[in-house]
Amino acid sequence: MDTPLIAFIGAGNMAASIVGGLLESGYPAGRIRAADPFEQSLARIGELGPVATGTDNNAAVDGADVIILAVKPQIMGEVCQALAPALAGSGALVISIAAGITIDSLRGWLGQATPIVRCMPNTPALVGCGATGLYATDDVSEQQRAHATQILEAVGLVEWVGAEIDLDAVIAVSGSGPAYFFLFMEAMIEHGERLGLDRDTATRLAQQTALGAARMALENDVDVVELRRRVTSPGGTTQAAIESFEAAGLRRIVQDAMQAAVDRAAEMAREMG
Ligand SMILES: NC(=O)C1=CN([C@@H]2O[C@H](COP(=O)(O)OP(=O)(O)OC[C@H]3O[C@@H](n4cnc5c(N)ncnc54)[C@H](OP(=O)(O)O)[C@@H]3O)[C@@H](O)[C@H]2O)C=CC1
Ligand SMILES: O=C(O)[C@@H]1CCC=N1
Repeated sequence: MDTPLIAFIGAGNMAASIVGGLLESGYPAGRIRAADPFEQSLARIGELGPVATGTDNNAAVDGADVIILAVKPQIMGEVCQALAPALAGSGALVISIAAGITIDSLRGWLGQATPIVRCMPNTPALVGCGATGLYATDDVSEQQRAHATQILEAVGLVEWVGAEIDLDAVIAVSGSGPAYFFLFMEAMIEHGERLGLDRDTATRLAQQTALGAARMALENDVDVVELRRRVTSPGGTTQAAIESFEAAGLRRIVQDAMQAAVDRAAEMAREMG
């Protein structure tokens, strides 16, 4: 596999996660550029490895094979319109990681002939445990799809979806998902403290439990319902806790939260498209 020259436009949290993961996987720093007006973001990316950084988006995309648009959805239109002349006719693949920005909008700003992959990664990319859903239009070549797979696979799991709308479901499951688990851990740590543990001990126990549960779910050929049953001794402590969750409507709470993420993605597409 060749090593496409990648230009990140926007060097914030998500770009840093992907760059960090790419470097960790052995991707050559000399094939990565990052542009951002915020010097502090560039410095943070620079600390990850010797990637080329600068404040000029047009300079960053010059000669690049893959452009990764990693700015906030709110400024995507402005950023794309400013890049359009530099990208016109270049044939470079544009990968957008923005939530709620449709391919129609991106083409409207960048030009109808631009090959575009829309994807939804997540921040665990930073530790090589990302999960990314991708969607490409028909005019994206096989080699460009392979480049998108190569880049995102360097930082974790890659799942191509068959329709652009499926990316909203990906947002609800894995794009926003890390925050759900962090919130759950936060609540466990807080209450562990109230129950008498010191914060560091409660934190270490919650962290290791999350890791252990995730690894069991991944590495066992047993579904999560059965894994849960195996922790739940009849009449024991886990049963008491699970019954409390169910009585409080945990499944509905999760469903409502995921639907709120999907609804917000649709709303963002209307507001920013
Ligand atoms: N965070 C996450 O978990 C995920 C985020 N995403 C998507 O990734 C994208 C980026 O999110 P995130 O990394 O969290 O956001 P950040 O705000 O951390 O990063 C965006 C970066 O873009 C910079 N920027 C602002 N204006 C420009 C410009 N004109 N040209 C180049 N860079 C510019 C910002 O600088 P400044 O701070 O100075 O404005 C900032 O450093 C969003 O579209 C989001 O939807 C997708 C999946 C997961
Ligand atoms: O919260 C957001 O809008 C972005 C997209 C998914 C995760 N973070």
